[in-house]
Amino acid sequence: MTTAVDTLTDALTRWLPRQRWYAAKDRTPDLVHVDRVTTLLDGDPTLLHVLVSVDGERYQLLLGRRASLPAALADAAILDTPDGVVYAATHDGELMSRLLGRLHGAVDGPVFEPEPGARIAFDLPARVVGVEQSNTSLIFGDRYILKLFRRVLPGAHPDVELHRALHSVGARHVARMLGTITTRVDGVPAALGILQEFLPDAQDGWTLATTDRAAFGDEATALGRALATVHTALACAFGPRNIAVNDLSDTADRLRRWFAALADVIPELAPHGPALRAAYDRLRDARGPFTLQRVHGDLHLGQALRAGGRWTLIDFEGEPGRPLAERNAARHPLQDVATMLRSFDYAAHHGGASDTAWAQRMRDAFCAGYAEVLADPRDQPVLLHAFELDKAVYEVAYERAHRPDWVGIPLGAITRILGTAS
Ligand SMILES: Nc1ncnc2c1ncn2[C@@H]1O[C@H](COP(=O)(O)OP(=O)(O)O)[C@@H](O)[C@H]1O
Ligand SMILES: O=P(O)(O)O[C@H]1O[C@H](CO)[C@@H](O[C@H]2O[C@H](CO)[C@@H](O)[C@H](O)[C@H]2O)[C@H](O)[C@H]1O
Repeated sequence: MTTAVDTLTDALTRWLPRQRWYAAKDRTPDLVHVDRVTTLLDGDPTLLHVLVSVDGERYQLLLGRRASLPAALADAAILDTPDGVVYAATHDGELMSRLLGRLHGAVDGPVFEPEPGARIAFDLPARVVGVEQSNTSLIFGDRYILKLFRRVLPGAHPDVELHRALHSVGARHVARMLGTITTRVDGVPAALGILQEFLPDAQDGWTLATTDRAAFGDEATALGRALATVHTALACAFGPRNIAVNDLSDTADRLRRWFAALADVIPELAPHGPALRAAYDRLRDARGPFTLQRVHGDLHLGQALRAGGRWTLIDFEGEPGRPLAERNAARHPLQDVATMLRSFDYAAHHGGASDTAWAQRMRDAFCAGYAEVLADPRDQPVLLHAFELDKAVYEVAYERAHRPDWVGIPLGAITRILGTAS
């Protein structure tokens, strides 16, 4: 492909802010540097794997080029360079169906490796998942789903590490892991993607809860049971790395630090400082023993799929807005419970509604399901309040960056939770 790296760099500077997965999309990047281009297919069509640094953060891209563009290519997918049109190849089904079979052999390039015992069929028809989220996912022949991590971070990737560990203990309520795409950056291994079994006809919890709130009660109980089952499996899989503590003062300190960092840049948070710090201090005073362990880390209704009469939890990546070391750390498991409770609040306020009674019923139903397997989360109100507040603080930052119209949901929750916590 003849596109020179500097014309690609200019085009990317204009194109990146238009991509949903680009974290700082509210502004044009200052410094874009193309770090590595691996040619996966040469000629017509051409398929390139590109590592690019944007203001110091590394991302991966798949770029395509052909004599005639694929039909119905979204405007946002097109990168107009002076050397011709290049496009986000994830929107080109034919190119993507050839992707997995091309990921081998390039020195330092991306490599696909099946998990032990997994037999992968290549060249299946491919399509991109409609909704772009933090990452980009591709479905192959309704059999596999490949998530391409947009941010490339050296070191152990929680989605890969946790799915592999859960698989090793035969965990239920998770999708089978089939393979990974990895590479080396700066001499360190980095995960680029995870291939898993695709659950056809799955409906995610957010869609189910917001389409028919009335019918969701039993589902919430089953979801609570599923989470407690996954927590049990994670505790078992990472047993030697679980941490017994007598108090949660380190956790309280971490929540305080996180709030302080965000309150410096988000003026709406500052007035809540004293009450939030008091809630985190109550967490510090709670007496254990407690066990910290690996957890999901970003559980919400969109991360739970209902398929084949059961819940499957997906996306064990942790919150994309937090550093990898934090996301890989042992946590109190009620953190996952609290983030799901936040999700019921979101669903209750979705589309201008304000059904807080429904959110309360779902909280009770979910906690009751969890309590069928592990201790009842409602017996730890101080922990739940602190973790819900921490998540709501994160959500304020998330919504400001991605969906400013939604920022009222977490801000309203902070006020409400603080009003009931004292
Ligand atoms: N195993 C699966 N089977 C069916 N659909 C899935 C599966 N895993 C993910 N999905 C779908 O793909 C979407 C994106 O997956 P997710 O892991 O949440 O990616 P992201 O990190 O981009 O949010 C999900 O919302 C879900 O609809
Ligand atoms: O799914 P991701 O891993 O990309 O998670 C991020 O995006 C989520 C939104 O898609 C965000 O979740 C927030 O909004 C949800 C409704 O869309 C709601 O159910 C969640 O409770 C709320 O936190 C998540 O925080 C963010 O990390």
